[in-house]
Amino acid sequence: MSSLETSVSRRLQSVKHIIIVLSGKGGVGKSSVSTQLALNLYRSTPTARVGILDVDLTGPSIPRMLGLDGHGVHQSSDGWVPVYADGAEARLACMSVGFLLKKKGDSVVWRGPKKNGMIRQFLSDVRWGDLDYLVIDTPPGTSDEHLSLLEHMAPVHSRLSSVIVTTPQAVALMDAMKCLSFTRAVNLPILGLIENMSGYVCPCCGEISNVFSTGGGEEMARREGLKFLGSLPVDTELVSLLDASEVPADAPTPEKPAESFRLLEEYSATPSAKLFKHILEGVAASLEVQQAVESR
Ligand SMILES: Nc1ncnc2c1ncn2[C@@H]1O[C@H](COP(=O)(O)OP(=O)(O)OP(=O)(O)O)[C@@H](O)[C@H]1O
Ligand code: SF4
Repeated sequence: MSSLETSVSRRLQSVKHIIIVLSGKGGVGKSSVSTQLALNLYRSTPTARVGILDVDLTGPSIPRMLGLDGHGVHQSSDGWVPVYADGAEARLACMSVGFLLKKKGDSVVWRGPKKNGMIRQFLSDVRWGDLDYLVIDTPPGTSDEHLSLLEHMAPVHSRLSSVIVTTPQAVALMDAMKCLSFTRAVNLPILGLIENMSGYVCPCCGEISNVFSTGGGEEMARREGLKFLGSLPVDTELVSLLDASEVPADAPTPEKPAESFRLLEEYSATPSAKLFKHILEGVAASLEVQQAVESR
């Protein structure tokens, strides 16, 4: 084993499941689905420990969605300490390139080798500790970042799986098909497909109307023999939580952790939270099947 593989194995040895979230097209809601998946897994039991790693290097949005914008990474003698979105409870850990940027809105303009180096560092240096789930938010498409990620995680391949996010429109579905062929080419198990922005939740009465086409993701899943995990409509209550960035006055430290809990406190009242319960059941069922196959 190379020294990198040894470090990745050591860092991820106590992580039970690693779920990579993919989308063919940009802007279909991959980061919001990653955030909701992490949040729902975190809430699935009072002791669940969850990590979320944002490797969308050029557009890191997980810190903003978790209300952690403005936080920095704490370097300990044993590697990078993630930022905890639930403060002192320390069960919802987050790491993102967004924590390394000098100020909010700065962009990362890096060539391939530097991006690859960052991914290596995320996988080999972050002190995740024991985790039940690590959710990884990736850039749209299937780029060098995806290949680096999978290559470096080869020692833990048996614990990897993926979720594909698409919107119902034909262009997004075509790109989701490319994503699917990528997962097949690299032998990455797929837990299922989620159709995001499928219909619109009326903020007045809660009724879901199908303003644009819907059902394209479900149809693709059926055709390709994938599990359809469920649909999520355009939800204005969710956006107001995800897009409301709360910048804390002081950067947190392990002794004085993050204290912006708005998403954690208010998410369960959104229409998306109710619909995500069904998606989570599907994810849990697929993980069980995957585990049974692996243990044969
Ligand atoms: N179901 C939804 N209802 C309403 N708004 C949503 C929904 N899903 C995502 N959004 C919003 O759409 C925007 C894009 O979502 P998000 O950043 O999750 O997409 P992405 O696929 O990760 O984008 P990128 O290509 O930049 O990685 C965000 O403002 C997000 O809050
Ligand atoms: S009934 Fe129709 S128009 Fe009236 S609030 Fe609900 S969705 Fe909007």
